[in-house]
Amino acid sequence: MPVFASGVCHSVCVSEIVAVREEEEEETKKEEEEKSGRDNGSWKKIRERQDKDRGLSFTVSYVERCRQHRWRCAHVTFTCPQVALCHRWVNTIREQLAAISSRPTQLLVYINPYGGKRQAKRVYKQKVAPLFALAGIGTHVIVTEYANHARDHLREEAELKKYDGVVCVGGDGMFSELVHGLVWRTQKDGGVDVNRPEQTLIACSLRIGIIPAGSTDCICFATVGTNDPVTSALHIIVGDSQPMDVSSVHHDDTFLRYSVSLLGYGFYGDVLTDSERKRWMGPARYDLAGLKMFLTHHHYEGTVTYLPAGAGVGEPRDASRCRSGASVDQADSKEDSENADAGWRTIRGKFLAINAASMSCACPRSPKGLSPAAHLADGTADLILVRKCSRVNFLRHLLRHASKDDQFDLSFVEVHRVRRFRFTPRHCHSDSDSDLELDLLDGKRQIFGQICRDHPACGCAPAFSSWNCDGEILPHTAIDVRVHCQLIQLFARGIEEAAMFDELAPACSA
Ligand SMILES: CCCCCCCCCCCCC/C=C/[C@@H](O)[C@H](CO)NC(=O)CCCCCCCCCCCCCCC
Ligand SMILES: Nc1ncnc2c1ncn2[C@@H]1O[C@H](COP(=O)(O)OP(=O)(O)OP(=O)(O)O)[C@@H](O)[C@H]1O
Ligand SMILES: [Ca+2]
Repeated sequence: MPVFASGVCHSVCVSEIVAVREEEEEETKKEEEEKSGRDNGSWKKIRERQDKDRGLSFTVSYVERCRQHRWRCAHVTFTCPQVALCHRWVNTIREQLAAISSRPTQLLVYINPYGGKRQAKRVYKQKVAPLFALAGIGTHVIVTEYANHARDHLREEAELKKYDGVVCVGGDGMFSELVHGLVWRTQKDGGVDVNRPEQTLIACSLRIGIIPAGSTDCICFATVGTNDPVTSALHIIVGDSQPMDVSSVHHDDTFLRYSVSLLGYGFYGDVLTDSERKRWMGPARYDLAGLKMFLTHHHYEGTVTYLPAGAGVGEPRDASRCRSGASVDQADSKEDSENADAGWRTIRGKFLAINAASMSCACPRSPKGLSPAAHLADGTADLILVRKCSRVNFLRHLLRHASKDDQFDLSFVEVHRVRRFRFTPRHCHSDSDSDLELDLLDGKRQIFGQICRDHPACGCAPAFSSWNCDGEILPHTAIDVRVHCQLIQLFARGIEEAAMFDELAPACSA
């Protein structure tokens, strides 16, 4: 839509218009304010201007790109020679916006007041609600009162038909609540038994929006390119869609949880366990727990079996990155994993960390992520095995997450692109070579684990870590994981190529 405003040419893509309004509407608001006695004396001046300009101008609010993948809502005012022309412009733009069926008009919003730096309520009220109002989006807002409030509300109560999407204001844990609520509800409605790992799950139709207000916010960062509430709100308003893989985690025939970002055993499991005791510290808890667990340097023994992803989905060490509209992130890259059962491979060993990343897990701590070439929606996860090594070598691996160097280019690290994997821990107290699979004795497992943790003098390190599943501790260590291709949809478009921003970025104020 190239039009002239004050002699300057502005080209605004209709799909990126947030709202359009006649200036007269603004003046009427002022008039109402005056009548209700809230205005303080500037009225005379406004009145004079109004008489001259009434109905002759309209303002378009639109998406403007700033640096580092940030979006801002910018405004441009156009003046028209005749009132009728002004009306036609406004009505035509409104009609075009209304015709974009992907835009939400009603949203269900959950705010976690205790996530991250505990700013979620303020962030929503000050930065997001005004934008939704400007775009004419109706909202039903629920401030959560306890953990799993949002999940249970979605499972049992929410009238989902009334909404075009659900939004969480919080971190990865809140996002996980929404995923669990929506996936559960969708499977229940479709008669799917979620306890069977082999079941094909039904994709969720409602999109999820994330307004970042947590501690890691890696799902927002890896799907938008930045953790910024205004940018995320604008992606919701323009009705973006980004499909995403979801991994289901089972223990035998019992469903445990879904994972969208990281499933981590060893280092990241221990970091999470330790950091949960330090929740009062906010996001810094992870750094302190990370340092502590780096110094502790525990390794864990076990067996990993996995089903390689096969051809057509690239490799974890490709130089390419998952970017907006990337061709690999299409449903046609799905492979029937059931036909590939013969391809299972097994690795036994002692590991500092076993990480499965269904997407890059990029976040401010590591802008390229745990697995930089992982894709959001290709039906695979990257399985990263960090074998027992010296502290110095592990530090080299960790440091590479925050530099340009390849964190996988180390002799003790291997990475495989997989569709499924299983893990079984090995008992620390078995002095024979037999693999005692501890999931048979879950109660004893926990007691032994605790003894080892509490009394390292027994000569062996703790036998078991825990799985960090998107920031939640799993109750079992023996797990069976399967990636479900594009099970959910987000209000996002993937990370746009940097060129989009570098060329266009104006001096946006923060
Ligand atoms: C020295 C710099 C090393 C930098 C290494 C940074 C690697 C960071 C990789 C982050 C990956 C995040 C994956 C996402 C997981 C989320 O589903 C989950 C829920 O939000 N977040 C975490 O579990 C939160 C996980 C947070 C983990 C933080 C680990 C910090 C390690 C610090 C090691 C310090 C060693 C210093 C030695 C002098
Ligand atoms: N009202 C509440 N009271 C207590 N806990 C809550 C409440 N609402 C949600 N939660 C829980 O708080 C946990 C953490 O929330 P959230 O993910 O928003 O922040 P975070 O853990 O700081 O960030 P991140 O997950 O990005 O690291 C979630 O597991 C969620 O289930
Ligand atoms: Ca993936």
